[in-house]
Amino acid sequence: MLIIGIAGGTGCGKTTVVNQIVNELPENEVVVISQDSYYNDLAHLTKEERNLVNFDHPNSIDFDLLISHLKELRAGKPIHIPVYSFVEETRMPETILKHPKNVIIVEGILVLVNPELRELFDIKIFVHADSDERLIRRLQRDLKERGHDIDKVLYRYQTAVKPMHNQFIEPSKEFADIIIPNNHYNTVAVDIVRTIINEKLLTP
Ligand SMILES: Nc1ncnc2c1ncn2[C@@H]1O[C@H](COP(=O)(O)OP(=O)(O)O)[C@@H](O)[C@H]1O
Ligand SMILES: Nc1ccn([C@@H]2O[C@H](COP(=O)(O)O)[C@@H](O)[C@H]2O)c(=O)n1
Repeated sequence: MLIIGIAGGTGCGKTTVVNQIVNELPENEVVVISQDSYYNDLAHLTKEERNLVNFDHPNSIDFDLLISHLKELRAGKPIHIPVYSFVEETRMPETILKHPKNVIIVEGILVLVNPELRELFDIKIFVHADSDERLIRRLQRDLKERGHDIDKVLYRYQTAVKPMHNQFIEPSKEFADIIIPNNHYNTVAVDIVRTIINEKLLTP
């Protein structure tokens, strides 16, 4: 089994890179886990209280559950991944069943920050895009897909996203084995990662 961690600031293109990698691989060989699924369950807070949470701080993620799930998969056991709603800003009652596969990809802004999680990765990747590029992409995505308005996106960017990026995410780049520049679509880097995975899949 090969476990790959893919980190990088919000909007850098982690999900896009993962999809590009996975699209060309056999479906039954890869399982993708998003750190976003592991935001803490905030069902006990009101919507107004959830609005004040710093979703870019490592404490906002249930790393214990994510780590235990990875260990379960590594032991050949299935897991039930939580479902997170960005609109409700909490966990939903349902879960998604995932079975272990030869390749496991874990993506999220903070996956190289937590030392215990980092230890589980065979390959650590950091996707880089400049902060202005990331902010533009984030704005477009949050307005379209996450039900936020422009004032909320910009307020959160200034008060949580940017300071947490500088304090935690950018410094975690030093743990990466591979850094993918992604100001523009980077098919060469995606091909390289895919080649590494294919080699692993061919090795008994
Ligand atoms: N290299 C790129 N050039 C332009 N737009 C991109 C690029 N990579 C991703 N995007 C777009 O930016 C937005 C955020 O990308 P996404 O992959 O969701 O980032 P992340 O998962 O890191 O937050 C999406 O709308 C995506 O289509
Ligand atoms: N309720 C929430 C929870 C998280 N976020 C933001 O998501 C970002 C991480 O996801 P990416 O897909 O962009 O990597 C993170 O920066 C949080 O601020 C949110 O907006 N609402």
